[in-house]
Amino acid sequence: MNVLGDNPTIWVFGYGSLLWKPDFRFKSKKIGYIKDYERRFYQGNETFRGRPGQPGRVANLVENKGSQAWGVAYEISGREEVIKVLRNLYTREAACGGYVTMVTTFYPREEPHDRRLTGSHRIGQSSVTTEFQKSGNDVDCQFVYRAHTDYLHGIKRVNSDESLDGSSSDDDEDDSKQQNLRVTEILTSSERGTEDEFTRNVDSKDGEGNINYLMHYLHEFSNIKTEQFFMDFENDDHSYHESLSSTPKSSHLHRLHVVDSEHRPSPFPIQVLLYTATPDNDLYLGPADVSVMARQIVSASGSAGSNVEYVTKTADFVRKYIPEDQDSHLFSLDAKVREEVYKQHAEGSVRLQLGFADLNHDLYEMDVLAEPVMAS
Ligand SMILES: N[C@@H](CCC(=O)N[C@@H](CS)C(=O)NCC(=O)O)C(=O)O
Repeated sequence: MNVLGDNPTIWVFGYGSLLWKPDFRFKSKKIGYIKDYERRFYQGNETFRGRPGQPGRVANLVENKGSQAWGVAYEISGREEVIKVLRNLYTREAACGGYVTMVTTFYPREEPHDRRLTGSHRIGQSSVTTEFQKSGNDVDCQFVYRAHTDYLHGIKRVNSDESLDGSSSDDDEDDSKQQNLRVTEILTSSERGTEDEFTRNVDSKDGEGNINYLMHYLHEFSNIKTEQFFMDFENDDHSYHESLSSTPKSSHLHRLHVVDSEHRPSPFPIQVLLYTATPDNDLYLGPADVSVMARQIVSASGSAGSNVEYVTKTADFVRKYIPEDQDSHLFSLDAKVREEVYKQHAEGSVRLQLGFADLNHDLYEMDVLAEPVMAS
């Protein structure tokens, strides 16, 4: 019996390492929350972030009526992809992590267009980061498309078929929009380039390094109700692209759907799969004083890296992408871990391999390898 159906779609909710390390392909992702749970670091781990006898602490969810746990819901679709992801997560979460599976309701965050929308979507080996910033009556919409051997064909407006070469549709109704949207410039630069070295060249293609396309265009949202932009990306080898949106007409079309906030449909709740740890599993460590937990974390590392990295990258992701998430447990633990790292570094008991000389730099960006210095 084909329980999954021919073309299933599932959504997986991540709130710990799955926030910054979803090691599976996904079609789209949404930031939002689930109700009546909160994130805690009560689950022990003796594989990825700890060792037998010296467990690290990883994220789990505890029930608390009325609270919210924020995170990211990932959309995975297609029979092959869904089976692959379920197998991957069973191994990573259940077999190695002692987690159990749960299904609950996820509430996507509303994304009004006039707020900074920052997100990186992984498309195969490329990624698109979109940022919107309202400036007065205009919205400066920036796409940064980081490509590897991809090149950009151009941007077309779906409802007016206006291509970059200025040929516009004969549909008078769109005239009001024509004046509002003007592509001011399309910039590209090599990965090694700097902002100043941007050149204007849409069809540039560099088979070697990465290419950044930075397109600035301004349009007054007040006159535009719904705008869909397709960006055609073509891989050299026509390999499969993941789509940015839910229903691509073609695997090479990526849709950014931008609507005026007054007309944006409120996002619908989604049933998500998630993995959490309950007190009845052997690895469960449960609550402890934040200093005790911090010391445990600083002294633990496993096959995936230091437990410090796990905590600080989770906190950094939440700070950067989920400002609504005021998780005092996470942030107090993150602060105590950083304090403990510096203290033990000063005492010489923890070796830090810092990516930056500047100690005030964000720990996450320092690729801290806070592993205990083995007693000589
Ligand atoms: N299920 C949580 C926690 C996931 C998690 O941390 N799982 C551990 C398994 S113990 C893991 O995969 N760690 C990989 C790593 O630490 O890099 C989430 O949604 O983020």
